[in-house]
This record gives sequence, C-alpha cells and structure tokens, in this order.
Amino acid sequence: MANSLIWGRGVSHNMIKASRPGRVITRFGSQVLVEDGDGHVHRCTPRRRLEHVVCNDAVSWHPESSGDGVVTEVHPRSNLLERVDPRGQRKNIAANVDQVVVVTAAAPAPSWPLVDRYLVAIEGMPARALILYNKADRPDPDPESTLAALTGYQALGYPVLKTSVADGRGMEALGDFLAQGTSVLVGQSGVGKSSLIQALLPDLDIRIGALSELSGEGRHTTTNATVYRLPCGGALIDSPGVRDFSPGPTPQRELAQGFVEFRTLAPACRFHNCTHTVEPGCAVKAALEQGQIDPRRYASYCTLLEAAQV
Ligand SMILES: Nc1nc2c(ncn2[C@@H]2O[C@H](COP(=O)(O)OP(=O)(O)OP(=O)(O)O)[C@@H](O)[C@H]2O)c(=O)[nH]1
Ligand SMILES: [Zn+2]
Repeated sequence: MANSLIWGRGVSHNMIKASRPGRVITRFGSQVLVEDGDGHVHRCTPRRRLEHVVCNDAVSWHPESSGDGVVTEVHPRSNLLERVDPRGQRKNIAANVDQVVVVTAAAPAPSWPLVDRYLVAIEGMPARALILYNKADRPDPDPESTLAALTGYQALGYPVLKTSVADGRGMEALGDFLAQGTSVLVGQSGVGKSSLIQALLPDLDIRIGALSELSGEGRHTTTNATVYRLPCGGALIDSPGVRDFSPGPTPQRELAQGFVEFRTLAPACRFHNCTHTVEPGCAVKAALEQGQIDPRRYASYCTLLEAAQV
C-alpha cells in the first residue's frame, strides 16, 4: 500500500515535469501565456536565458505544482517580425509569421511606395503577402492608378483582394486566405485594419478580457502582440504595434532581393554587386528600358536605395 502511494506520487511528479509543446499567445512583463495542444492557456515564466521569447514562439514548457508553468525551450523560428522604435532601436514583435496582409483602401489615398516597402520587408522575412484593397464600396479618387498598381502586383505573383467591411464583399475570400496560416494585418492609419479585425473576430473584446484575467494584469495584455485563433481557420497576430508596423531601413544588398522582378535579372548584371542604377551592363536597367519592369516599381526601388543602410 505504502509502495503504491509512493509509486503514484512519483508518476504524477514525472508527468508534471515532462515537457510539452506549446505556443506563446502573448507576453506580459516577464511572463507569457502559453497555449497547449488542447487549446488550454497557461501562465508561464520563461527560464532565465529565454527572456527573448516573443508572441507566437513555439516552445516546450511544463507545469509546476505552484500552478504556473515554466518555458524550458524556444524552438527555432521561421522568421521574426521586428519594429523600429522612434529611437531607431529594433524591437521584436512576433515570430513564425506565415502571411502578411498589406491593407490599402479607397481612402485614405493608397501610398504604393509604402506598399513596395512592406513587400521588401515581407520578402526578406520571408512570408506570403496579400495586397488588400479595402473600402471597395467607396469611390476611388484615382481609379486608373489603383488599377495599374493592383494589376502590376498581380502580374508579379502577389494575390490581390478587394474587400468592404461595410457591404461584406471579399470577406469570405479573405477568410480563405487567412485560413492558410498565421497572419498579421499592416497598413496606413485609417484604411480599416481595426474594422477588418472586428469583422473577423467579433468576440475580440471578450477574448482580450479573458486573456487579461489569465495574466492577472488587467488590460495590459491588449498592448502586447497577441495570437488569436480565427473562426475561419488560421490565426491572427494583433496589437496596436503590429498594425502600425513600419519596416526599418533595409540593408542595401537585401533591397534588390525584395523586388521579385529583379531576382532573375540581377545575376546577368556585369557587376555582382550592381546597384542597378549607374552601372554599365545592368540587366535590370536594360529590362526597364525595354518596358519589362514597371517604372513605378523601379522608382520605389531608387527611393528605398537612397534610404538604405550601406
Ligand atoms: N465605407 C467603408 N468604410 C470603412 C470600411 N472599413 C473601415 N471603414 C471606416 O474607415 C474608418 C477607419 O477604419 P479603422 O478600422 O479605424 O482603420 P484602421 O486602419 O484601424 O486605422 P487606425 O486605427 O488609425 O490604424 C472608420 O470610420 C471605419 O468605419 C469599409 O470597408 N468601407
Ligand atoms: Zn544591375
């Protein structure tokens, strides 16, 4: 009898210590919320050398008898979404982002150079991009430019979708895209990111409330990047910082890689470190002169090159 009791205790202790797979839902202070394979969320403290753990990291963790758990390992990341703060410091936002939805709209007027800048960052991560044109229910002040830009992106292989939160068009197709993985929505202020997220996650406030309660930190959780499972399938990472994500300056050598139409041409340039601007024998400029590259995209490249890190 005594033996079986000791045996019983030993088994449950081992079970508690056995590491389990999980996903970091959000961070708050020095702690994280980890979702296990059954969808249950546990408050955990990362081991000391794992302080860098971020939203959507795949981790190993185990529960402790105190109730909270311990994150023991952060698995290799497929990518990392970084933000550059006003002082120029890079801050990690979230890991393992499969897809980035670049939201534009009929109003405010689309900034296509900004879309190009996002695409460079997305290509560098790498992640799949979707270009969304929201508020399609409203008249476009410059329909010709919009059509030219959107068909241009499609020709480069980027999926393009028109949506309206107001009349619901395109929302099902957006759900189908989001179902393919873990996504973030980015874009200029006022294009409708909050409205889209509210439509995709109608119970967002309730979920934020539940997570805040679990963290024991009141409304603190809402300011940190958080992963939400979507009813349409897939997951969405959101926070004010994610929505306002603006990519920092790109290293010069990575910039040309971010323009997908340059990739097959660049190896044919005379100089291996060609900037595709002033060099003789540049295959990119030759393609531009022959009308095979969109001059608008090339102008974006030149603007980004001026701001690029050497
Ligand atoms: N007509 C129309 N209006 C929309 C649509 N989507 C959003 N809006 C409106 O556009 C305005 C801005 O929408 P938000 O969702 O706050 O935009 P946001 O991108 O989150 O903006 P920030 O919070 O500033 O980053 C609001 O008045 C919305 O009601 C749409 O599809 N059609
Ligand atoms: Zn070149």
